Amino acid sequence: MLLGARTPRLDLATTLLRDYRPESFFLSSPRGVLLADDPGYELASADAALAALAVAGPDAVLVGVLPFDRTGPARLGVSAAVRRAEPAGAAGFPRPAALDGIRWSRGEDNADGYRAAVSSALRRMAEGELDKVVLARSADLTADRVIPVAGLLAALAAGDPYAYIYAADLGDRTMVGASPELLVSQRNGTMVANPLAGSAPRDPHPGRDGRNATELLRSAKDRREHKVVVDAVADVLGPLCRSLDVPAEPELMRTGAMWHLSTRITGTPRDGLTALDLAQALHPTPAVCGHPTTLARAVIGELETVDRGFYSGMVGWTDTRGDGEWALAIRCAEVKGDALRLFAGAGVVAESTADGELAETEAKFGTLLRALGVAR
Ligand SMILES: C=C(O[C@H]1C=CC=C(C(=O)O)[C@@H]1O)C(=O)O
Repeated sequence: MLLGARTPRLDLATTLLRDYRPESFFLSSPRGVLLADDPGYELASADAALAALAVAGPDAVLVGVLPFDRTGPARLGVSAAVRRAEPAGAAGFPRPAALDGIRWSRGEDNADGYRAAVSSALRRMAEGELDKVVLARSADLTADRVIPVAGLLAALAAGDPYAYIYAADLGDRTMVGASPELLVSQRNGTMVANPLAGSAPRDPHPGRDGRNATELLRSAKDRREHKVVVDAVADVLGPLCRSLDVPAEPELMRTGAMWHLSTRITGTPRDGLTALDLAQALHPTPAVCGHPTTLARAVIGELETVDRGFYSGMVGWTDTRGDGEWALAIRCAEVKGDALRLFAGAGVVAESTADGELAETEAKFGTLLRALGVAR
């Protein structure tokens, strides 16, 4: 399935990856690859970007990233210079050599502060009201040279060809990631949302890996954490769709580093809604924030020591027909010169432990660490 129907010519996925430049926007999804050579990123809100798209030519595409904080400035652009390709598929992207030989040192990683924040959140939960809150942390790495962003993007693409692999220019730094989570997509009148929540690490040993997966599928804690997200997503989408199908049971989904509980919700959106409208209505879901949303956001503001910025926001595109894809901007890093900041969060529910959620964030860092060659 292609990203859009108007494309006059298709490039190869590997060509688009090779043509990525620091000023570009790149997104590879299971449905196709998109490269906007230089989208400008001058539009700071979804409304401004949708207004610009409405008066642009038929081939224009709105691309970019929106931050976790809905009131913060976005990095969006509308561009007609967008190239697309079929998904790289099972053949995948070739593993680049660009990161070979780099030596990394790990700096501040907020581990103690993170444990303390989870413990405080658990006390708040015991007092009632708060069902779930996603708490995030960051970890800093320094390379012995300027980090080749295109090489990192290529390594992420080679590691997880079915993920949402993205790179966006944030001005003084670049955001790069491999997200497993589709917030929402719309194509030819069909909407798909694929909330994830509930996680276990992958294990290089096949027996242990299988056990991690089965235990996750059976875990009452993870199923509850997952259901909070599915219910919230279905509540938002219900009034926006003419029909909505919400499977009763979650499935397993895997990335190179993690197992997740996954529910694929499909529907027919009401007329006139763009993919970005749907994404805006959903954001922030309890996969990155919590439940109840307003309380969870306040607890995040109070307890988190990390400035989320664009981490746990959304990344994607929307075209002039309203079709598009928006993924959660997770499993990512911000890169500036020789410095790289990793971000990861984990859903805290009453059954959580501080050590357990810390370990989960560490496992989630694994997506980037594996691409960098720092972890298996
Ligand atoms: C917030 C993140 O993951 C979310 C997506 C999948 C599973 C999650 C979890 O089990 O906590 C999180 O909700 C992250 O990777 O930083």
